[in-house]
Order: sequence, then C-alpha cells, then structure tokens
Amino acid sequence: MEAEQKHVTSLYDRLDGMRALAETRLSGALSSTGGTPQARSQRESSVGMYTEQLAQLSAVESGLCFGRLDPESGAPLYIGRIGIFDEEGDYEPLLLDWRAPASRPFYLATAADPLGIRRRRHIRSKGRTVVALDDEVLDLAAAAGSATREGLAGEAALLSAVDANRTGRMRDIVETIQAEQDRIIRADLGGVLVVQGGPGTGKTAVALHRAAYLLYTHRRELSTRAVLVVGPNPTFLRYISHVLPSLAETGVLLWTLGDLFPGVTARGEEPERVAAVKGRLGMVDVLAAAIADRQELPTEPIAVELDREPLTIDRELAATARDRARRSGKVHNQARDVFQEALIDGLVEQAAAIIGTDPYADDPLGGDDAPGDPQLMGAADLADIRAELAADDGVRAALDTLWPRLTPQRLLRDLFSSPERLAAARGESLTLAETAALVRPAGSPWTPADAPLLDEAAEQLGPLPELEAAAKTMAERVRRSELSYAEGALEIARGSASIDVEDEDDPELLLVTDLLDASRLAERQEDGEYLSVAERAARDRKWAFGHVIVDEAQELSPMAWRVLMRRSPSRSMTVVGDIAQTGDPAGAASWSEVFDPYVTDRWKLAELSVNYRTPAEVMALAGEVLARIDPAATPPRSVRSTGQQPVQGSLDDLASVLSGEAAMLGGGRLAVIAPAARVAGLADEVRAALPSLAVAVGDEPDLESPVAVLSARQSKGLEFDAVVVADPDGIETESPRGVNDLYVALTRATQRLTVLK
Ligand SMILES: Nc1ncnc2c1ncn2[C@@H]1O[C@H](COP(=O)(O)OP(=O)(O)OP(=O)(O)O)[C@@H](O)[C@H]1O
Repeated sequence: MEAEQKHVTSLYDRLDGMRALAETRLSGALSSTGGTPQARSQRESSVGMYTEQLAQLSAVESGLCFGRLDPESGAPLYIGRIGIFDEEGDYEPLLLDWRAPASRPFYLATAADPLGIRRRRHIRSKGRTVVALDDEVLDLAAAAGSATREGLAGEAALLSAVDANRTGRMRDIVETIQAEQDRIIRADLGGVLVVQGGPGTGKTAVALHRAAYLLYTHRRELSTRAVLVVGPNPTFLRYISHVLPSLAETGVLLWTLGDLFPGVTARGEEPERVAAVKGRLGMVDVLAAAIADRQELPTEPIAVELDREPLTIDRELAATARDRARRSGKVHNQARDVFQEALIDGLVEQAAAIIGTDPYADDPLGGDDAPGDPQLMGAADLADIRAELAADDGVRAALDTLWPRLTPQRLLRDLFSSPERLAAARGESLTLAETAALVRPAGSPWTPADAPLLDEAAEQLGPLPELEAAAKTMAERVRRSELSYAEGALEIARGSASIDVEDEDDPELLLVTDLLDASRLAERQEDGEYLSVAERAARDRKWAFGHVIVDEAQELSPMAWRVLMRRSPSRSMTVVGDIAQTGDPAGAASWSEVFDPYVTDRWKLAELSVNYRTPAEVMALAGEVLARIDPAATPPRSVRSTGQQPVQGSLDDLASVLSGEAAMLGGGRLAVIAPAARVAGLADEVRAALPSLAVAVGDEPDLESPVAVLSARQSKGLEFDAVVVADPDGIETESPRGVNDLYVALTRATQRLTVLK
C-alpha cells in the first residue's frame, strides 16, 4: 500500500504541475492586450484552449489513478482517468488513460483468458490517499481457490461501488466497467448500435462512457462535428451531467427533445394523448397540408394600381401562379419567388393590354397600331413595369396574404390556435377528436412534442431567403477566419509544447498532440467570440453531429426519431433503452419498428444482462410486474442480494414507514414514487412526517435533497438508496402504459423497497 501511495502521490504531483502550467499560460494569455486582429484571435484561441485544459485537469482529481495491471513480463501499468507521461525520461506512460488500447485488459482479462496479465489490482482512494487495494490473480491455478464469481471483474471494488450511498448525482463507473459493458463502450463508431437492457444494467453509464471513449479514440473526426446526448428531461440531464466532466470530457451536448430546435426551449406541458398525436408520422402530412393551406386564393379579386391604371389579382390569376410555384418543386419560402414572378407576369400582361394597346386603334391615322397588334412596349418598358409592380405596396400586401413568408413558429402557432386551419390540414391523418385536442391558445408555451414539429416545419418551409443570405455571409466569414485562427493557434501550441514530437505514428504520442490538432483549434472564431463546436452545433438546426447518443430511447416518438436521424446523416448512433419500460403512449413497442424505416436491418443490437442497481429481492418483486408486460421477458440478473425482502403495507402507515426509512438513510437518498395526480398531496404528508429533511418536489426537483417525491414517469432513469412506492394500483391505472411505469418505479431502489397500497 505504501508503494502504491508513493506512485499515486507522484501522479498527483504531476497533475499539480500540469495545472500550474496551464494556469500560467492562461494568465499569460489573459494579461496580454491589444495587438493586431491576428494576435487577438490567437489570444482568444489560447484562452479557450487553456481554460478547457484546466477544467479537464480539475475534473480528474477524484480517483485519478484507480488500477494497476501486472503483465506476465515487463513493468506494471497504472490505469487512470487521463494519460500522464514521463516527460523527463523517455516519455514512458506513468498513467494510462482508461480508454487507451493498452488499458483494455483491465476490463476484459479473466482467469480463463488473462490477455497476458498476471494480476489486476483495483486501487481505492479517498481524496489523494490510497485506502484499499483489491487484487485478482488472473491465473487459473491460483484463481481456483478464490471466491471470485464467474464473469465479474474486480468484484470487491464493484460491490463497494454498487453498495455506496447515492448522492443525487450519477457517478462514473470507470473503475469497475464490466466486460459486457466494455464491449459496447468500445464498439465501432459507425452505424446504429441499439443497447437493450433491463433496469439498472448500466445503459446510461455505458452510453456516457461510450461518448468519452469515442471522443478519445476518434478525436479528430468528432471534435469538429460534436457528440450529442439526448435524455428524457432536464432533471435527468442534471442527474447525469457530472459523469462526462469527471471523465475529462467537456464538449458534449446534453439535450432533451425540447432543446432540439435552435432558439426554442420547449418546456411547456400538455396531456400525454396530445403529445402522442403530435408524435405520429402522420403529422408530416398534416404540416404539408397546413403549409398548402397558407397558399391561398383570394375570395374577392384584389385590386392594385399601376400608374393609376386598375389591375386585378383574381382567383384565376392567383391559381395559375400558385400552380406554377407548387410545380417548381421548391419548398414554400423558396417557391415564393416563383409565385411572385408568376403573379407579376399576369399583372404585366394586364398592364400591357391596357397601356400597351393603342387607345386610338380605330383612328384611320393609327397606322399599324390596330387593336390586337403586338405590344407597343419594348423589353425595357416591360422590365420597368415588372420592377414597379414588384415594389408596389398593394402587390406586396397581396403576396403576403396569398403566399406569406412563414417561420416554423408562425406556422405552428397559427395552426394550433385555429380550429379552421387544423380542420383544413387534418386530411386522413387526424380524427375529428384528435384535431380538436390539438387546439390551444395562441400564446401557449412550446412543449417537447412541438420541437420535432418545428423542425419538420422548418424542413418543409425552407429558410427565409433574407435569413439564409445572412447565414451564408456569416459562414463565409467564419471559414476565412478559421484558417488564420488555426494557423495562429498552432503556432502558440507548438511554441509552448514541452516535448518534441518525433514519431507521429506512435499512438501514445498522438494522444498528447491532440491538443495541437488544427481541427480542434479551428473551432475558435474571430472577433473575440469564442464558440466551441458544441456551441456552434447548438445554434445550427442543420448541424450534422459526429455521433448521437439517445438515452431512454424507448420513449421517443416517431416524429422525434425523424429529427434525430436528420441530425445524424451518417447514422452513427448509440441508442440505449428498455422496451419494457416504455411509458409514453408515443414511445416504441419494438426496436425494429423504430429503426427499420431508417436503416432497414442494418442496426446492431447489444444486450446487457446484469443489474447493478436493484438487489435480487427487489428484482423478484419487480419481475412479477415484468411478466405482466411481457411474459417472455427475462428480468436482468441482480449482481447482489441484500437479504432484505421488499416490505408491503398500507398507505395509512406512510408516516411511520418514512420515519423508519429516514432513520436508516445515513447520507443516502429516499424517494417516494406515486401516481402523478397524488404527488403534490403526498409531498405535504412527507413534509409533515419528516420535518427536518428537505423534500424535493415539482417539475425540476433537486435530486440532491435527501428526500424526493416523484411521479413514476419522473423517476425514470434515476435511483435512490430507498424507495417507497405509494399507490401502485394508481400508477398502473393512470395511463395506458401504466404497468410499465409501475415496473420503472419498482426498480429504482439500490437497497430497500417498500410498497404501500
Ligand atoms: N460496471 C459498473 N460498476 C459500478 N456500478 C455500475 C456498473 N454498471 C452500472 N453501475 C451502476 O448501476 C446503476 C444503474 O446504472 P444505469 O442508471 O446506467 O442503468 P440503466 O440501465 O440506465 O437503468 P434504467 O434503465 O433503470 O434507467 C448506476 O448506479 C450505475 O452507476
């Protein structure tokens, strides 16, 4: 232990040194002022780079080094959160990043297949002090007598992690990743990988570690395209938000569905059945019809004047123009030009007929100008008339009525606030009752189910031409500035690099030179505005992410998948979920139903089978509910049993159950999970029963409070040391997939479960 402490201390010394260096460089960059635009851009770039570096170095403080591998021959390898190299010696690794290929046996080696490793050691620390060492000898003869269970790597460390008190924040599992999880984490970048697993099998943990692994292994590709993680709600995202930083990854976007449409944060609420209607693919046709409905024909002819001559836009002219615009194959906002052109053609014809016809045609002195003669006007005159008509207020007003410029927001706001517009758009996709359910007041907040519709509307409408032009200018500026930025910043990085990189092919060395990667530095923009790739991705509706990870994926509607597929044109995705936990009426009943339309059968399914959260006793009870959802389903195998059977009782005893739980809670967390309709009332009872404890409740409950009162739906993806499920029958009957919600509620406990009817 003493020897390990020595090594660990020396690693922390190196970490301190790296931080001090980054701090000095950062303050140097911050204190320099003025200079040419080039110098300013270099400064901005290095400030961004060193700030990020410092954040990463601070995040890996806890558990910096957690493992050691003793190969059959050669020096031991230490495994940790980042790679640290001996810059004074010959660049030997002092600590291997857990994601480096050489670290892999730490997760995969078994006595049966030791992968050249003699011994695996888990180093457990508190702060910077080593407190325990767990050794596994990966030698069949030596292992024969040991109590290690088949298939578990680092059992002691694993059990200590799964038994630890929960804190309201998800922790990383980097020290104890199991082989079946490791294979998913390190799967190839390309293609759609679906990870199906029961409750507590580590799907969320695996998804996040995969993000960190992919960013490390494919830094070049992914740093310029960014990785997106989609989770079910803001509370869940807060719950998982510390995991990636603790793995030294800061550039990943964590979004809910409601964040998918730039400029809109959709957090409004609506009945589930309404959201379910909005989530159906039939809405694509409804939106198309709603747009077509905005391409109107005048009920009365519209009069416009040209040089005091009366012209008319009548139904026939508007219909001809509309046909031409529709047949152009362009999207609405782009086809407006065609419509305008066609309308003006018609008006020019009228004008020419009036102005261009000789009024004295009957005059015998009129010569060639008899009625019906060709135009008197030349091309230049016609062009003048066109220009005049195009600028005419009356014509513009008519255009705005007959073919308005539409933003997605305007289209949807107008549609949902108008029973007439909805009736016109519903086609065969919506029943009368569904149509009526969609109506809402004009100022209603955007809901998560609106976000995919806004995106779909944006696709079908196309950008407003003036906004598109502005975006192009901006993109060109960024492109030009990126080049000088990247070059300048590379200069800085090269100048300050303390090692001389000779062998670019050495993978270990490349990891360090990632910091010098031009593509990463090219993220920085000119004009003092530092925008990371993630920030740029967040602003750009058409951003194509390098990789998309979806958690609780079973809950997403077909419309939501449609948007996500657009954000991932390369179809590089990791999707994790559990069909048996689908609670949302818009959610999925099978994975092939979700993916076949997009990637036919070219998606891969991986399964996780071990439950690290719920003790066997609790899972046995939850298994009875699972059997009602799908008699063929097997519940995941619990990694441990606690000997404590779930308690079943009456809701009348809530107060005494709660005080008993509070007494056992230690530093852990307790949740009361109930039907949504009973949450507020129960929260009052919980407060009364536990007056000295903070009780979290509401839309975005603070999960770090010792006690939370949640609906079953809200508890999805979360976990607590102790759970009291109140009114299970109420949960089951509250919604069409209520039995799935009950299954979720029963599988949230890491230690104790009480069910009160
Ligand atoms: N290899 C591991 N080592 C230690 N803890 C683990 C491991 N795998 C999973 N866990 C823990 O098990 C718990 C459940 O993991 P996670 O929330 O990722 O499961 P899940 O499959 O997403 O569950 P659910 O579907 O119920 O939301 C977490 O506390 C996680 O840290």
